[in-house]
Amino acid sequence: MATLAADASLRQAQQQDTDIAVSATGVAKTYDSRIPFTNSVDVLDNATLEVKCGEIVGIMGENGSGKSTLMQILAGVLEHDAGDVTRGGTVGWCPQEPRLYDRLTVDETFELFGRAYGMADTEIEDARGWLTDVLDFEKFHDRQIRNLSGGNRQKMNLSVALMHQPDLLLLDEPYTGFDWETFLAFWDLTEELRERGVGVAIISHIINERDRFDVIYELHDGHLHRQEVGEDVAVNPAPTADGISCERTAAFLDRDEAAGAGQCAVNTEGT
Ligand SMILES: Nc1ncnc2c1ncn2[C@@H]1O[C@H](COP(=O)(O)OP(=O)(O)OP(=O)(O)O)[C@@H](O)[C@H]1O
Repeated sequence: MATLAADASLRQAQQQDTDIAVSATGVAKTYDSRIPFTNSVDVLDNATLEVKCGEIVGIMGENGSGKSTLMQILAGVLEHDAGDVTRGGTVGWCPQEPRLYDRLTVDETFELFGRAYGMADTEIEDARGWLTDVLDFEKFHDRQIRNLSGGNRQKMNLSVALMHQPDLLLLDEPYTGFDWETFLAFWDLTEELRERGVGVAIISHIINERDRFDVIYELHDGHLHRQEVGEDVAVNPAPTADGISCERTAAFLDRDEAAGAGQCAVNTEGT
């Protein structure tokens, strides 16, 4: 009987583990100054956050509060000084600054990143067709990145983060330069990914979007303050409502490392 109870509790614990796309506990980060007589920058102090599979989480906070730093740590591309970060599967990360290759065309960019992710040719082609259709930039397929408009470059950047269908999506102000139709298409796509079990974290400055999130973390003085959406909590400090304008790009983690940790159940049917 005791064994059955222990088995049940183990199964429950394992079930709970597989629900987590990423968790961060007690994370601290200071940028040390390499220049004499200049100060180091304390950014994160005991920051704790959780993104479940099938959840859309917003990360807000004033300029310079440390949102991009936190997201880089969650993505695994920046070292942290203290605390733990656990990822439940593969990661797609859209950093704030563009990291694409200007001389490659859209098609070549899909091919380059697809191969880096270890995707088969047919998977790359399917992803290219899916994302250029949903984000409406298929007619630029043979245009070099440097000759794309800012909004279309942003679509490419977002596509690179999405194309390998990661279990966790980390988006740092992902809709820079999007027109209204693309902005709505972005949110339709995000909802679709949520339904498939992807955990999504989005850095956003747009206060009107708050209802689109399941949970919002407000970053202030290095700490994360969690708010369930619907809670009547004053936002402190007030986010800057800078409209639909931001920046973003795409990169990828070491696929083997991320794939080895894969646990989220992602339904990829129909893509
Ligand atoms: N590589 C670095 N070296 C030193 N300081 C840095 C570095 N990167 C960021 N910082 C500093 O860390 C703090 C947090 O920066 P971060 O980019 O994470 O903020 P943010 O909340 O994303 O800002 P924004 O809303 O303007 O994009 C800022 O004071 C910034 O100047």
